[in-house]
This record gives sequence, structure tokens and C-alpha cells, in this order.
Amino acid sequence: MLALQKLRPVRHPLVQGAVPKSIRPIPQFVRMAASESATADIGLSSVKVPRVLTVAGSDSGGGAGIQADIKTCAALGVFCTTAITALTAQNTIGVQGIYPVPVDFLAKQLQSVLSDIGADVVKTGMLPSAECIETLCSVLDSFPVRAVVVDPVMVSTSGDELAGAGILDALGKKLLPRTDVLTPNLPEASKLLGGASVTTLEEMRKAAVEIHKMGPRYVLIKGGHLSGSDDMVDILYDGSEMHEYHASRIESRNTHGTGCSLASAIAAELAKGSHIRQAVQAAKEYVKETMQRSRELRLGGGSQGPLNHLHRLNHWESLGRSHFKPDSLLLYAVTDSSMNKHWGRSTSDAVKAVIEGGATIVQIREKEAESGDFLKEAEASLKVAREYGVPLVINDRLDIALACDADGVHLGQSDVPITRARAILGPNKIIGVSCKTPEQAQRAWEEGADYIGSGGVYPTNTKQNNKTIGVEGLRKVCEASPLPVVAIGGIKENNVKEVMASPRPKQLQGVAVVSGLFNQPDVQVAAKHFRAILAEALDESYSRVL
Ligand SMILES: Nc1ncnc2c1ncn2[C@@H]1O[C@H](COP(=O)(O)OP(=O)(O)O)[C@@H](O)[C@H]1O
Ligand SMILES: Cc1ncc(COP(=O)(O)O)c(N)n1
Ligand SMILES: [Mg+2]
Repeated sequence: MLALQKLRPVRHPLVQGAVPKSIRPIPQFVRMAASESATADIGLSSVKVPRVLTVAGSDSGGGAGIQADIKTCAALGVFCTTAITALTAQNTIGVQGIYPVPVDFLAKQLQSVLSDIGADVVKTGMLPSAECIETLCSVLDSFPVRAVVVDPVMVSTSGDELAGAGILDALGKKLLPRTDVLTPNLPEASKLLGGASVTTLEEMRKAAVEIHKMGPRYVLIKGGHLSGSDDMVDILYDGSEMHEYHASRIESRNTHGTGCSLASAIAAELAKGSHIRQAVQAAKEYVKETMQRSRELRLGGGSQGPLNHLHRLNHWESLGRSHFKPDSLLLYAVTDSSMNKHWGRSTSDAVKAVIEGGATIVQIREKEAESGDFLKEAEASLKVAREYGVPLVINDRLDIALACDADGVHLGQSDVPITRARAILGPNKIIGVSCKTPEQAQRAWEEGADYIGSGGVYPTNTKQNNKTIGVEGLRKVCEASPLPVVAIGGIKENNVKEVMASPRPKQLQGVAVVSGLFNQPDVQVAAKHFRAILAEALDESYSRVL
């Protein structure tokens, strides 16, 4: 039984002297306030849940605004109430419309929450007008809270204006003196300083000192807009000391709402009782982890994708690929009909033998055959692969892949664009892409590929004028995106271990082999050899880790 905590008397405007008519509370609030003390009298225990009230705009796209605040608070174990200042129509492309909420209705929302549930910390986001700021300040005077975190949202990451002219004056005169933590991004810091340049670390430090003079107890200048820097550093200034919070830049299209999420995470940590510097550190960690876990999220077609705030509760990235398992890239058999003809076997026989030897995925690759023959070969091979439950993809030819309902397709850089292939094949087919460079890998990921084939790692004669990238080039491609990677090009029994040696990029899943499997008298035995060598290579790296 929780010890009955002495409930703070509800400080209600009616007992606090005159309150401007525009925000005089409606009588029933008085009853609700009284009921809280009634509960205390009959001894009901109550768990003291940390509470944040967010006063911000609604982002229809779900990534920023009160949506980001609610999810961030939920992820951090804090109860979040809301007072909506504006509705916005926005998505991953930008802001298409803003509808400010009438300020008297903003006042009603604030009173409803603060006169009943109350708040430990208030966090503000989009405040579209000076009247909105004045209304908030009046209510804060009547319902004081432990801390006020202000994210001075004026320009969204997508570059859209989110606050009307004239709010700077109200912000400076009314809200900043009531602010405990102010969290401007670089464009917002510049706006607060009348357009001064805030684009370097040194200028961030100077801005923190100048903005601190406007009244906030702490200023946190966020460095997410630092261009050309791999260090996403934020600077916290308390009037005497500067504290820097560093993080490596995370390459991701999903950065919408990062600022809102950082500020609401700070508010949540303060509500849980952290000191400001601990709160900022914890919030920075949360945003970094959330960005990392959101990289693979693909929602919307614009460049401003949302974060997966509740990534600790769900693992969408694996859901997104239920049709494809990265470890199926372990031994990737690429058929070659001329080799199979040379050894007197059909492609489907070769497919059966290589799967029985341990191949984990098969690619039917035909550069010469007529479409009709290619389709027949693909259908016969697919039938075999389906019997063993091994995925089978078609090289280059989207039409053949569609015609035989293959499990997917493998595209070269000059083939049908990934987005078109995805639009045609749908979300449940496998799309692999050949990539030689980090840029190609980044693009493959952003456009929705499931895996990357990278090489040629070694010189090969199964593909004409194929630039060799070496193990180093392979690793650069691996590290450029979260996509699983299979190494290809001149892979033989005697160099598999070099390719798979540890420390190995976590994206590298296996090797693709052509002549090492099919220019052999016995395909099944060849596949078994590759599987044995891979097992040693993986075991070695595992044992080395141990
Ligand atoms: N690409 C990135 N990689 C790592 N951290 C980032 C990245 N972009 C922003 N951040 C961090 O996210 C937080 C929000 O910063 P920022 O994006 O500048 O705010 P806003 O969303 O208001 O523009 C800061 O802690 C910043 O350092
Ligand atoms: C309703 C609303 N509030 C805030 C932001 C800023 O979000 P960000 O700058 O992180 O994209 C936004 N885009 N929409
Ligand atoms: Mg941002």
C-alpha cells in the first residue's frame, strides 16, 4: 500500500486573485479540483506518475508536434497531456497547411489539464502567434509547474515556417523569462539573434551566451543542422559553463521531429526528477538510439521520414522484411547455363544439386537465352526451389520474374529503377541490387531494396568489364547502409575466409558464387565444400569474439 502522499492543494485561479476574463475558468473546474482533495480524504492510494503537458501543434504526419511528444513521453515512462495550439496538414514532404486553434480554446485545454491532472513539466512546441504565447504565460502564472521546456519551433526541418511574424517579441518578453530550458536548432538560434550566422561550433557557443541573456535558465543549441560535420554536437549553456553533447551523424532520411523529440525527452526526464544535465544526456541518448532504430522505416515518399519513437516496443524493421531473411544470403548460388551445358546438366538439375549441397538462395542468371527459353528454365528451377523452401530470384529480368512468380529479382545499376520494380512487384517480393560504391548502397536502401550484391571483390571472368573493388571496397559498401550484403565476384574456396574474416561488417551475410559451384563436375559436393568453409569462417570470427 503506497503511503498516502499529501496531495498538493490545487492552486486554482479562483483562489489566486483576479484572472483576466479571457481565461476565467468555467465553474465545473472548481468542482473537479475539489474532487481531488476528496479522493485524498478517503485514503485512496495514488501512484505519482511523472506528467508532462505539451503545448504544441498537431502534425498530421505523426512524426513531429504533439504526436512526437506523446510517443517520446510514452517511450520514457511519462504520462503526456496535450494542449493543441494549431492543426497542421503535413507529411514527409513538408507542411501543406496550418490552422491555428483559437486562443480561448487553447486556454480551455490548458485549464482542463492543469486544474485536474496537473503537470510536473510543461513543454512547448509550435506556438503560432503572440496571443498564443500570452495566453500560455497567463495560465502558467496561475498554474506554476516545476519546469518549462521551450522548443522554439519556428521553421520545421523541412524548411516550412511554423510561426507567424511577431512571435519573436512575445517570446522574448513573455515566455523566455519563464523558460527553464530553451532548445533552438541552428536556424531558430539565428532567428532569435535577428539573423546572425549560427553555422559553426564557435558561432553556436556565442549564440548560447547571447540567447541566455534573453531569460532562459539554460540554453541548448542543437547541432543537427551543422553541415559538413560528422559530429552532431549540442551545446548547453547555464550562464557560466558550456557543456557539449556529442554524437556521430546518423545517415537517415528519417529525421523529422528530432527536435520535438529531444525537447520532450528532456521534459520527460525532468518530470522523472533528473537534473538538467542528466536530462539532456538521457534525451540525447534516446534521440540517437531512436534515429538508429528508425533508419529502415519507410513511410511516405518525401525526404523527411518520421522516427519510430516506440522502437523498444516493436521491431518494424524486421516486420518490413518478413518475406526476406538476411541470413538466406549465406551461400548465394548464381546459375550459368553455359557452364551447366558444358557439364551436361539442365539448370533445374543444377539448382536441385546446389540446394541439396547447402545453397541458401538461388539466382537464375541468363544473358543469352531467348525469353521463352529463359522462362521455361526459370519455372522448372522455381519448382525445385519451392520444394526445398529456398528463395529464388531472377537476374535483371523483371518480366520473367513476374511471369514465373519468382520470389524476387536482382537488379543491376542500369536496370529498371528499384522504386519502379517495387511498385510492380509489391512489398512482399525480394529486390536485390548490385552496388560497387557507398553512394549506390545508400540509394539502394533509400529506394527500398532488400539486399545488396557487392563486388567484384576479386577479378572474375563471369562478368565482362567488371571493376574489381576488393575486400576494402566491399566493406565500404557494407557500412554505407543497414541493408544486408552478399559479396560477389571471383569468390572461390580459397578466398571465402578472407572475405568473411572478422572483424566483419555486421551487414555482410555471405558470398555469391558462380563458377566455384557450377563450373564443377559435382555441384552438390562443391556447395558442401563452400558451406564447410563458411562455417569455419563464421565460427572462427565467433570464437575470436569470445
Ligand atoms: N543526422 C543526425 N545524426 C545524429 N543526430 C542528429 C542528426 N540530426 C539531428 N540530430 C540530433 O537530433 C537532435 C535534434 O536536432 P535538430 O535536428 O537540429 O533539431 P530540429 O529537429 O529542431 O531541427 C539534436 O540532439 C541533434 O544533435
Ligand atoms: C506541428 C509541428 N511541430 C513541430 C515541427 C518541427 O519538427 P521538426 O523541425 O523536427 O521537423 C513540425 N514539423 N510540426
Ligand atoms: Mg530535426
